[in-house]
Amino acid sequence: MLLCIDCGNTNTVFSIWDGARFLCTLRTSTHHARTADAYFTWYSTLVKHYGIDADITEVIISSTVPRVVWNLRVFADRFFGCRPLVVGKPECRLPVAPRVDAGTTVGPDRLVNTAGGYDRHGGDLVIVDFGTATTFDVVAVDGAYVGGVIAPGPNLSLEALHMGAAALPHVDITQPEKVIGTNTVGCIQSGVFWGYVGLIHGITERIKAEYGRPMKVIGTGGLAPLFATGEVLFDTIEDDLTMHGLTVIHRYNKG
Ligand SMILES: Nc1ncnc2c1ncn2[C@@H]1O[C@H](COP(=O)(O)OP(=O)(O)OP(=O)(O)O)[C@@H](O)[C@H]1O
Ligand SMILES: CC(C)(CO)[C@@H](O)C(=O)NCCC(=O)O
Ligand SMILES: [K+]
Repeated sequence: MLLCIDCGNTNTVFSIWDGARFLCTLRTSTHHARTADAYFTWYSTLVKHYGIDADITEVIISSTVPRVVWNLRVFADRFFGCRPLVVGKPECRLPVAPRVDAGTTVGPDRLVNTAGGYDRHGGDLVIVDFGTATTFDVVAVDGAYVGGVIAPGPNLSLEALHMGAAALPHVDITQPEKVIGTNTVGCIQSGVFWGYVGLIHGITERIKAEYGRPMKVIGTGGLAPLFATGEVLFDTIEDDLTMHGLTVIHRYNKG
């Protein structure tokens, strides 16, 4: 079985792929100092809790945090006796090479989303991923990542307001009833929620106009469903797109 690992700047997600479906999805916060032994203690406890009988023989990793990769390599080697595929490393081939400025490194999560989106939908896509950052990935007709947009994520924006303004509390994101807030929390929620609705709508429309062909818009990441209410911003929402992309890249490399 294949263990897929997606390390974001905030959260790290493990998912076990049995060749047909994901048996479970485990989530922890991302910490570069977490050791291979600590990963295994956490992993084996949860796998046992869910009653999963998983014989992991292969591991694939996508990490936006370079420093965590070393401990995850030790984890794969020590507990599963395998050398993981690491997206973005030269030995991990991509189905289609990205077309970006020379010398540019594309985030591995964006390359993985590209592969997963193209496998499911074909090309001419905008993939909007709500992680620590909100990214827009443009996938061409041949499946190449050809660029996109990086904006601060909703939670990061809320955190920045709290950190930068003495009188503003930490607020959790939610869809406010009204646009005109009548208290501080309501005003902040409105600014970030409706601000993001405008950002998603405005950027996807501008991408489509610049791209010049019909495009499908796919939402993914933890906060995508929050923005699925009301205004139609996405053609589809797929919360497992990154994990699916990892299985696609693994299959491509292993034949
Ligand atoms: N309604 C909600 N309100 C607040 N947070 C939410 C809500 N729904 C999901 N989340 C948060 O979304 C996050 C899951 O998003 P995801 O894993 O895509 O990105 P992330 O972990 O924030 O970023 P990264 O992938 O960059 O580490 C979780 O941390 C979860 O707490
Ligand atoms: C933009 C993030 C932080 C989103 O997770 C990640 O994809 C990343 O670190 N990217 C590197 C730069 C780029 O993708 O162009
Ligand atoms: K993510």
